[in-house]
Amino acid sequence: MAKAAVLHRYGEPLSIEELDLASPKRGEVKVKMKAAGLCHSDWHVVQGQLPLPLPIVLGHEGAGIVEEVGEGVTSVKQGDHVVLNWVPSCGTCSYCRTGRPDLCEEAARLMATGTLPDGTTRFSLHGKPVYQFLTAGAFSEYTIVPEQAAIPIRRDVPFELAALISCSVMTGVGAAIHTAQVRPGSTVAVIGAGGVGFNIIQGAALAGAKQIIAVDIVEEKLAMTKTFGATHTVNAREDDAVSAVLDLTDGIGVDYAFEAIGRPETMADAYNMTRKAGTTVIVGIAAPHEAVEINAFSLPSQSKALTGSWLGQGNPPIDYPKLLDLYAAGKLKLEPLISAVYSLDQINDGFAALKSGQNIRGIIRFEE
Ligand SMILES: NC(=O)c1ccc[n+]([C@@H]2O[C@H](COP(=O)([O-])OP(=O)(O)OC[C@H]3O[C@@H](n4cnc5c(N)ncnc54)[C@H](O)[C@@H]3O)[C@@H](O)[C@H]2O)c1
Ligand SMILES: [Zn+2]
Ligand SMILES: [Zn+2]
Repeated sequence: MAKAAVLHRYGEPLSIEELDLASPKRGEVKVKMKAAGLCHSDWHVVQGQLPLPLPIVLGHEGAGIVEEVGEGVTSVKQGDHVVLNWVPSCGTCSYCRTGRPDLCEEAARLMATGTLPDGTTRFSLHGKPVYQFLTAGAFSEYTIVPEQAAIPIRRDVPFELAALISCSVMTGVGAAIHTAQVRPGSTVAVIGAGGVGFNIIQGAALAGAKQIIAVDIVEEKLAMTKTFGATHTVNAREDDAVSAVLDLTDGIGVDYAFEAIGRPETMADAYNMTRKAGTTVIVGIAAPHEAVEINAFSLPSQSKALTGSWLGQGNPPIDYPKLLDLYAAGKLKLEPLISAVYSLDQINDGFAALKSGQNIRGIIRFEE
C-alpha cells in the first residue's frame, strides 16, 4: 500500500488515497519518497492542458531512498539516496545514440502512456490501474520507477534540496548553460520567475552574464531574483515587458531571452526582446493545440535562433551529481528556492499557492 495524491478528473482537486503497490519487476526500483516539489508541469496536467490517461499519480520532481530493487538492477541498491529522473532514457534510440538523451523517444512514449516501459503501472485502486506521471508518480509515499529514473546521489544533501535538482534546477540551469550556452559578459532576460525561472537566472549568473533582467508579475519574487543574480527586474503588470527590456539594452534587445511560464504571448515576447542573431529559448510548456505568433519577415532579416529546451538538455546520471556538487561548493543556491513546505495531505493548498504565483517552489515533505 502507498498513500498517494491522485488526479481522477481534470480541474478537480487531487484526492489522497491508499493505493495498492505491486513489487518492483525486473529493471525496476522501489523508492521511499522523502520530498517532492510542486512543478507547474503537474499543474498543467491538473488543468487538462497536458492530456494524459487518468487516474494518475502526479509529481516528477522528487528524492528518496531506495527501498527495494528488482532483478537485474545494477546502478542502485537498497539504502541509496536517489533523485528521480523524469526522462528515463533508453540508451538505444537515435537521440540517445547521438548524445541527446533529453529527447529520448522511449521516454517521450512513456510520458504519453503514463506507464512503465512494459506498458503497465505498479499503482492500482480497486484492481484498476492508476497511471504514473513521467514514470515518477512522486506524490506518493512509495513509487516504483525504471532503474534509469533513480539516479544515485551524495548522501549529505537534505532530500528537499536534492528533490529540486530533479526538475527545476536541471531545467533552469541547463537551459542557460547547455541550450543557450550563455557566454560571459552577455545580456539575458528571463520571463517568468518561478521555480524554473529562478534557476535560469542563477544558471546565467554562473555562466558570467553581465546583465540579467527578470520579468514577472509578483513583486516579492522579483525582489528575490536579485539575490540569484538578476541585475534588473520588470513587473509585467505595470510595464510592457518587451519595451522595458529594449529600454534596458539601448534599444537592441538581449543576447538570450528565455520564456519560463508556458504562454504563447510571452513566448512571442521572448522572441521580440531578443537582439538580432541572439537566441530565444522556450522552456515553458503550452497546451499542444496552441501556436505562437512571430513576424515572418523577422525570421530571416533578424536571424535569431529560436529553440526549445527540455529538462535543460541534461543527462541526469551525469548532471544531477554535478549540480549537487556545485551546491556543495557554494555555487548554486537551493535553500531559498523553497518558499513553503507541505505535507502530502496539504497538496491542494500547495497547488493553490502555485496557481497564485506566491511560491518560488513549494515542496511536499513525506512523513517518517
Ligand atoms: N521544458 C522543460 O523541460 C520544463 C521543465 C519544467 C517545467 N517546465 C515548464 O516551465 C514553466 C514554468 O514552470 P515553473 O514550475 O517554474 O512555474 P511557476 O508557476 O513556478 O512559475 C511561473 C511564473 O510565471 C509568472 N507569470 C505568470 N504569468 C505571467 C505573465 N503574464 N508575465 C510574467 N510572469 C508571469 C508567475 O508569477 C510565476 O512566477 C511551466 O510551463 C512548466 O510546465 C518546462
Ligand atoms: Zn517539472
Ligand atoms: Zn532513447
